[in-house]
Amino acid sequence: MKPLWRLNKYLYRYKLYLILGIIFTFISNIFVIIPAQLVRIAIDYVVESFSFYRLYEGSPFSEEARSVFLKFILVFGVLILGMALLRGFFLFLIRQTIIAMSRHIEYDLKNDIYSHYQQLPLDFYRKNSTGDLMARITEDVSKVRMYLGPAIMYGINLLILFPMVIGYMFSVNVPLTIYSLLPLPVLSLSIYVVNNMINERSEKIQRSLSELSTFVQEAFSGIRVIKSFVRETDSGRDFHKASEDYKDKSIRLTLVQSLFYPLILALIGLSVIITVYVGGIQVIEGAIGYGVIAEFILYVNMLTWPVTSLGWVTSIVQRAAASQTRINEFLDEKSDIKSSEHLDTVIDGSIKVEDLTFVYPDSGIKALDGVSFDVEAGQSLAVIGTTGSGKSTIANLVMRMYDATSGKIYIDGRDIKTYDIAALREQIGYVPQDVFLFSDSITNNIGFGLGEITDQTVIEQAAKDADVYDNIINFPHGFDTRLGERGITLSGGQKQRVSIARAVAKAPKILLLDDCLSAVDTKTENAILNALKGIMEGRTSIIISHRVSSAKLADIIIVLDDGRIIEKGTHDALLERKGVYADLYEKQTQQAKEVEED
Ligand SMILES: Nc1ncnc2c1ncn2[C@@H]1O[C@H](COP(=O)(O)OP(=O)(O)OP(=O)(O)O)[C@@H](O)[C@H]1O
Repeated sequence: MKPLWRLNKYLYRYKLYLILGIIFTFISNIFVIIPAQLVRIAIDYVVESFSFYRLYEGSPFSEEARSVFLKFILVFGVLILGMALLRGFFLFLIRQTIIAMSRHIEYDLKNDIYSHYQQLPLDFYRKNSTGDLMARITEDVSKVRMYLGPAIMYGINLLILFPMVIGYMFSVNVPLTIYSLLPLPVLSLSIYVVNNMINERSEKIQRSLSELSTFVQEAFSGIRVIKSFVRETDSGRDFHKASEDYKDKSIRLTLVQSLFYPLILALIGLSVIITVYVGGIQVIEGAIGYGVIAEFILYVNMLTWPVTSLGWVTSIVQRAAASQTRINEFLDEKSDIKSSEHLDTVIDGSIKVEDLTFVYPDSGIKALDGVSFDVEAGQSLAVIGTTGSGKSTIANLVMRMYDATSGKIYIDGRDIKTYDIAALREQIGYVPQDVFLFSDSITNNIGFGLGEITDQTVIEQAAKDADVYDNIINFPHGFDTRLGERGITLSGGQKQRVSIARAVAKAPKILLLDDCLSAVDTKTENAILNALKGIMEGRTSIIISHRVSSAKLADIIIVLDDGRIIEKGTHDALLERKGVYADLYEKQTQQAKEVEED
C-alpha cells in the first residue's frame, strides 16, 4: 500500500470530486435500502389483505377490498420504481465524479512521468529499455488508474453500504442476519484467490503477447534482411511457435475464467437458500412475516456484489501498488547533470578542453584519457580517429549528455557546468552519428529546433546549406513530404543532410557534426563543408569524422587513438609531420582515386 501514498497529492488535488463521490454513494445506498423495506411491507400487506379478502369473499365488501388492495400495490410499485430511478441517477453521478477523477489523475500522472523522463540523462536511457519506459507510462499507469477509479469507488461503496445494510439487518432479525451472511466471507476469499489466478495468467499472456509483437515488429523492420537471406520459412516457423505459446496461455486463462462465474453464482445461491430455510422456520414459528424473507434475499443480493468486489478490489490494489512501485522507481531517479549557476547568456563559442578523462559508468570503458585542446570562437576543429577512439564521447561531453570523470570543459572561458543546460544546448547545433528523423514533414523535421516555424525561407536556406534542397524540391510534395518511420523514404545520404539542415536551421553558435557525412560521397561532402564554412563564419564548428576529406578544411585537427590525442595541428602541418594523419591521408586519397578510376 505504501507506494500508493504517493498518489495522495493527486487525490488531494481532486478532493472535490472525491468528496462529492462519497456523498453520492451514501445517497445512492439510501435508495437501495428503502425499496427492500418497501418490498417487505408490500408482501406483508399482500399476505394480510389476502387472508382478509378470503374472509369476505363473495360479500359486497370484496370488490371494494380488492380495489383498495390493488391501489396500494400500485403505489408501492411506483415508489420502488422511483427509488430505482433515483439510485440510477446517483450511480451516474458517482461515476461522473470518482471515475472522472481517476481519468484526471491518470492524465496528470502520465504527464508528470513523461516530463520527468525528459529530465533524465542519457545514461538512464541506456540502462533501461524503451519497452520498459513505455510499459511504465502506459500499462503501469493504467493499473494505478484502476485503483484510483474502480477500486476507490467500490471500496467507498463497501464501506458505506456494509454498515448501513448489516446494521439494518441486525435491527430486523439477528439470527437470520448471521445465517444469511455466512457464505459471504467464503465468496470474497474465493474471488480473491481466483482473481489472483486470473491476473497471474493474464500477465503471462501479456508477456507472451509482447514477445509476439516484438518478434513481428522486428521481422517486418528487417524484412529486407529476411528476404535476402531467404529465411521466410524460418521466420514463419518462429512466428507459429510464438503464437502457439500465446494460444496455450489464453486457453489456460479461459479455464479459470469459466470457473469464476459458476463459483459466484453457487455461493450467492447458497446464501439465498440459507435465508429462505432459516427465514421459513422463523415464519412457521410465527417470529417474522413472509416479507422479511423477501427483504433479506434483497439484502443478500445487495451485499453480494460489494463482497465480490472486495476480492477484486484487493487484487487491484495489490497490482496497483506493484505498478506504482515501478513508477516510483523511475520518478525517484535524479539527473546528476545539473547546472551550478543556470547561466543563460548568448555564447561566442570558444571551447577549451583541459585534461579531459571520461570513463563510461556502465561499462567502465575509458573513452577519453587526458584530452586537451583549444578552439577559438569562429574556428573549426576536426576530430579524426579510428572507430572506438573516443570521438563521439567528446560530442557527448560538449552537449553535456554526460559529465567528465575528470578534467574540465570551458565555453567562453566559463566552466560548462555553470551554464543552464537547456540554454547551452539551444546554442549548439548537434548532428548525431545515427540520424533520427521524426515521422513528420521535411519542413517540421528541419525546423525541429526552432519551436515555431515562422519563416519558410530559413528552412529552405538550411536545406540549401546542407545540399539537400534540390532533392527535396524534386519530391512530389516538396518540403511537405512526410517522412515515414525513421525517415525510410530518404536515402542514407539524404537523411544525413536533412539532419545537418536541422542543426543549421537554428543558427547555432557551435555546430557539432558527429561523423554525419559518412553516407555522402566526397564531392557532396566538400560541397556541404564549403557551404557550412560560409554560414559558420563567426561560429565554432567541431567536425568529427574518420575521413580526412572532412577534416582537411578545418583550422585545427586532432587525431585520437584509444582516447588520447596523438597528433594535433593544421592539415598542412600534420602532412609535413608525416605521422598517422599523413598516412591516413595518403591511404584515403589513394583509395578515392582508385574508386574514381574504376
Ligand atoms: N554509452 C556507452 N556506454 C559504455 N561504453 C561506451 C558508450 N558509448 C561508447 N562507449 C565506448 O567508449 C569507447 C569510445 O566510443 P566512441 O563512441 O566515443 O568512439 P568513436 O571514436 O566515436 O567511434 P566511431 O567512429 O565508431 O563512432 C568505445 O570503446 C565504446 O565502446
